[in-house]
Amino acid sequence: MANIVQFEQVGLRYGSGPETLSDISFSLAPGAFYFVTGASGAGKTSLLKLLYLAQRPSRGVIRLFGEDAVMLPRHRLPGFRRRIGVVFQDFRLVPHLSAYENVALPLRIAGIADDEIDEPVREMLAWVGLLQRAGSRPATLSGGEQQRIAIARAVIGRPEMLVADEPTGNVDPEMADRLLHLFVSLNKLGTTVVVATHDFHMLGRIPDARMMRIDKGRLDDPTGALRHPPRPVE
Ligand SMILES: Nc1ncnc2c1ncn2[C@@H]1O[C@H](COP(=O)(O)OP(=O)(O)OP(=O)(O)O)[C@@H](O)[C@H]1O
Repeated sequence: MANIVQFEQVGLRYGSGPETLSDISFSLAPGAFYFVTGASGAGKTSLLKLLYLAQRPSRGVIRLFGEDAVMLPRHRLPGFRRRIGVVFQDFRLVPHLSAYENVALPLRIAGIADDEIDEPVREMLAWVGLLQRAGSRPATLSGGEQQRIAIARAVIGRPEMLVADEPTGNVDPEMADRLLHLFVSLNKLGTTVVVATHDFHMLGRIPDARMMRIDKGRLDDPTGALRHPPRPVE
């Protein structure tokens, strides 16, 4: 099957500063599991932003789901974004909605009928261990709880691609394992998963995962080939 994502010589510059990402070339196979690693400030979040179309590159080619994502007309962006589940580093929950409604949001946006929403939302809340907090607003949840709601929201619509930025940064090791298991389950259903992480433990948990390591804005293998098995990050 064709690659779900292809980057060719992509560069990203914020404003008039130096390039944050340079000469990034790689492709992602559908249904595979990827880790993006690298030191703080190396450009992991920036790479993910390009992947989920929050940022346009300054140069290069990005193909997503077989189409040119750089030249994509603005009105087609929402349709593309709906195919991608995103776990943001800062969660970005909707503050005036309950945990339940935050998780339900992708289904509501997709036009799923009310009576078909309750069961999957409860199931997902139970998965992340927060069914009893269904009615709580994000501000009343801990950082780790908000992160779990953000993950539930990202996966509930079974996106074609899941992009997660440090998704276990605020939870204990037991919950991190549980969340990782959730990603693996989704991956087994066919979702391509891309996780940026510093977490060594997490890297070792998925033997089939492939790894992209960014070093100062460049993929450390200039051919863009992906490594397996993962090697430790400094
Ligand atoms: N919106 C922005 N405007 C200007 N510079 C930015 C912006 N976002 C990121 N940068 C810069 O780009 C570089 C890479 O940042 P990025 O957040 O992608 O790194 P990271 O690898 O995800 O880091 P961390 O692991 O600390 O989250 C940093 O030098 C950062 O200061």
